[in-house]
Amino acid sequence: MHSSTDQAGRQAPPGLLDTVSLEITGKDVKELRSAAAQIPPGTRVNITFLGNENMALRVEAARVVRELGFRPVPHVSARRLRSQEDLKDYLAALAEADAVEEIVVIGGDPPEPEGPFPDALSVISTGLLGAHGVRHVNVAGYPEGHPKIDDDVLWKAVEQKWAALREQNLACSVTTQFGFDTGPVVAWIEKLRAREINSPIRVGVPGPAGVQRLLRYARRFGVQSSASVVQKYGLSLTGLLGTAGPNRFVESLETELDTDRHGDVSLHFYTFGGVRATAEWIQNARHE
Ligand SMILES: NC(=O)C1=CN([C@@H]2O[C@H](COP(=O)(O)OP(=O)(O)OC[C@H]3O[C@@H](n4cnc5c(N)ncnc54)[C@H](O)[C@@H]3O)[C@@H](O)[C@H]2O)C=CC1
Ligand SMILES: Nc1nc(=O)c2c([nH]1)NC[C@@H]1CN(c3ccc(C(=O)N[C@@H](CCC(=O)O)C(=O)O)cc3)CN21
Repeated sequence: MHSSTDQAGRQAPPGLLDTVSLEITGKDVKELRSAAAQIPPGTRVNITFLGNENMALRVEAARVVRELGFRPVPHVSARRLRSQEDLKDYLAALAEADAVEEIVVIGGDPPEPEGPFPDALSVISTGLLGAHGVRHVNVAGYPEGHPKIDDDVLWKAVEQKWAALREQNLACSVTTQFGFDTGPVVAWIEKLRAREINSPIRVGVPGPAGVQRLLRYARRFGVQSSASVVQKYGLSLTGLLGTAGPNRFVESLETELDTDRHGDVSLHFYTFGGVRATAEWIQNARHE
């Protein structure tokens, strides 16, 4: 899977697999440590903001990610913050752990906000991010839409977040929800570019994992997993005990993307409890 010019003279993206990012939860740090030698130094490692993990665990995970020579990208979930103090304390603790330079700001799943921040924009608009040393903010993208949020609301939110970050001189990237089908991803990238949002895009993809686990997460997050989609991906519904990696997804994306039209696009791996398996999959895919 190397970048090359194909017969049509189309420039495939240089190394969709060259600079990938990973996503872990606070609990995955132990496995990250033991798999560290298989992950290139400087790799971005996102730390998901789960409802069942606390601030201390997230901050400690970010600290370890930095210690291991990677770039921590901690998540801030707007709707899970109880107060402005909560946000300040979290940012200050991340700064202390040398883990505040790049973050993700996300709305979050609680149906009602647990504090004063209903969405990512309200966190960005506090001005607290830059003041605590944040330089780069990732926002979410949904190539297949979101089960609870209308498409026009999502697009407006991306535009507003992008504009607010520019105004504050903060760099912006867009990280997408994982999926099994490249069709909606490419179409969505084209819509984003048509809005003249030229930020780097990290396309979310699951690391190799058991079929049942992947389908469970897909259902939980409203990700398309129809029979035809999962078949194309290489998931066998009859072999529920099997494991599936994103081989075909990545190959399709490499064929369908064109740097001139689609800009800076890389891959973001949701490891779903399989940090080592994901690191090994990436290593192997790079050498194919
Ligand atoms: N892609 C990912 O990896 C993750 C996604 N999420 C999802 O983030 C969603 C939205 O976050 P962003 O894209 O950052 O949007 P956002 O924070 O920019 O908000 C966009 C619009 O959607 C509304 N909204 C946000 N969360 C909502 C919710 N849970 N229920 C109903 N309306 C909501 C907001 O009020 C706003 O109008 C959350 O609902 C959650 O499903 C959460 C964690 C990780
Ligand atoms: N709408 C939405 N909300 C999210 O919270 C979310 C997404 N989308 N998209 C994908 C990311 C990645 N997410 C996750 C969520 C849970 C684990 C996880 O490891 N959870 C369990 C592990 C065991 C299990 O699944 O049985 C845990 O220990 O909490 C990993 C990534 C959450 N994320």
